[in-house]
Amino acid sequence: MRDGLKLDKLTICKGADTLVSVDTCVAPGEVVSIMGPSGAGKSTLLAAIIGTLAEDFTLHGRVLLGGRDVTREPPEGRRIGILFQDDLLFPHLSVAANLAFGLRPGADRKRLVEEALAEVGLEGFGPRDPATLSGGQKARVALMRMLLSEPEALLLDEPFSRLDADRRAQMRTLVFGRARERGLPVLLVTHDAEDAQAAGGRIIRIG
Ligand SMILES: Nc1ncnc2c1ncn2[C@@H]1O[C@H](COP(=O)(O)OP(=O)(O)OP(=O)(O)O)[C@@H](O)[C@H]1O
Repeated sequence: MRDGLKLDKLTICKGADTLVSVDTCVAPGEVVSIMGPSGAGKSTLLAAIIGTLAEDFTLHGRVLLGGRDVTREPPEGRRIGILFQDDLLFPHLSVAANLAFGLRPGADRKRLVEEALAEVGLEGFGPRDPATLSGGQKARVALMRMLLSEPEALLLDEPFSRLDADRRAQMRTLVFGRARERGLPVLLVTHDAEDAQAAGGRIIRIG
């Protein structure tokens, strides 16, 4: 994607108060960290970008994805992947069915699911019930599910914070590497200076 993710004077207000105002462009393959105190509006900013902002807020400015204005598009029309700290897998679906959930129609489901599992060291886990996975394993499946949906940008809301140091480093390498390979712009909300440093790029401080 050539133009990346542009937040054009994107401003979120609650009544007369401005909660967050950001004016920036995240280039394809670039990871920009968002840091700020609790309650500063980091998660609310991500909600505005994916189109799920609560009605208590008003939004000004624009979100442009690959040069396309998506500000008023419904969330499913935006093709933005998001990963949360406590991302839940669908409990009634197997690991493989969770991974296949976001695949485009006509995709080679079996091959893509197997490749995704192999990529995160979970070969043979396809038939498993997600409840039988560790936290780190669930996080890897959630990450691959997001990537398989072929998003045009990634938003990560503290996705590594429940993982131990080794897993955290592995997940960062995987997700940042994928983003670079595919030229995806990434916004990473984190409280952790190490995450921001590993992202190697700019930090936007809010609040
Ligand atoms: N649906 C909502 N309706 C009204 N106010 C909300 C809503 N969601 C969040 N808020 C308020 O908006 C502010 C920003 O919340 P947000 O969750 O974006 O902060 P944050 O920076 O992500 O915090 P944390 O680091 O603790 O996750 C807070 O004051 C919060 O109480």
